[in-house]
Amino acid sequence: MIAVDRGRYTCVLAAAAPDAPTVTAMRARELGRKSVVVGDRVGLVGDTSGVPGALARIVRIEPRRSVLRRTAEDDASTAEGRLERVVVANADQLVIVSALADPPPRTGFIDRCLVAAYDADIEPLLCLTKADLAGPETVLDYYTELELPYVLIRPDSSLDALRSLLAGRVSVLVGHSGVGKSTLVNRLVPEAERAVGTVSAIGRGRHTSTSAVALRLPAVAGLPDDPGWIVDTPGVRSFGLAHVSAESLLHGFSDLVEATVDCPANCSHSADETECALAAWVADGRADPRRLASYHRLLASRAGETDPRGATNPRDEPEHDPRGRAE
Ligand SMILES: Nc1nc2c(ncn2[C@@H]2O[C@H](COP(=O)(O)OP(=O)(O)OP(=O)(O)O)[C@@H](O)[C@H]2O)c(=O)[nH]1
Ligand SMILES: [Zn+2]
Repeated sequence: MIAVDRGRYTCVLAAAAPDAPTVTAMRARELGRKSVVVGDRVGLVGDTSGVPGALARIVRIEPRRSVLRRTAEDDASTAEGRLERVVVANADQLVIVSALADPPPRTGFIDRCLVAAYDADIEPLLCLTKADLAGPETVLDYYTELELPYVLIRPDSSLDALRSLLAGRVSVLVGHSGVGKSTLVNRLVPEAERAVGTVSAIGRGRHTSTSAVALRLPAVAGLPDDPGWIVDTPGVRSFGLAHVSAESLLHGFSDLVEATVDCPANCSHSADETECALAAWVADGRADPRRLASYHRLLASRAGETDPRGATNPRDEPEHDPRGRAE
């Protein structure tokens, strides 16, 4: 399933040619309350011809090999914090799009995405845009210990490196407003605008959609046979992490996790744990203190504390868009 708009699901048949018509479907009653999300592999019955006006029915959702989730907020004790949504099913890669300038990179946002990727069991890829405006050194320095894969994008640069990292996989793109995500999507899939327009037309004339849409990447000479798919997530500005356990949160910080073998039993690893081994780990220069500070901010945010130390870092302010819709 590649797009949904007001109860109408757009599907592509497995192994269909890239130019084959899409199939429009509705949910069958037997699905019960199970939600169908972009990326789901589904069983269809009825008219799957794809001719105008044809309507199929989704009768089955195949088991998902990965599930990318978000909550509206971080704090699970609030109603919003309990509102958990599946953003995309069966993705292989989370492409974190961040500008190097205008707007400046927000490592707090990137750290949050890394946790979401770990929780979803999908690979992260850092996509640094506007490389014509600033160098990547500061951002890359922050992630030295992680060996995070990354690509640099400038307006005139070839996208071959990115395309080869997207080939054969389903990649979800996330990023803040203004980072150049739409520009990138349009460069990767020049027909994207038209494809999205077609989908929206099914939903009675609405042309901008806030739900996720999967776009098939075009075949490019010299690259592998299957160019892959990207999933654009216009309504998802960030990931509330209320659904992520403290344990998974820590695993999003793979540069810190090793230190905690020396923590006392039941250590919460929060900033006020005096015996926590993380402080010594950072003091020994084995991880970046800014990463520990970021981890502590996320922990505090999940506990419902807006700001543990009274100092506000505008780059790492809580980021959520309550209007964002994942489905
Ligand atoms: N200098 C420079 N500007 C860029 C680059 N990519 C995009 N821009 C500009 O950045 C601005 C924002 O780009 P968009 O593609 O609209 O950003 P977006 O992330 O999709 O933001 P929304 O449309 O708000 O979701 C536009 O004015 C683009 O022309 C780049 O690589 N370098
Ligand atoms: Zn600890």
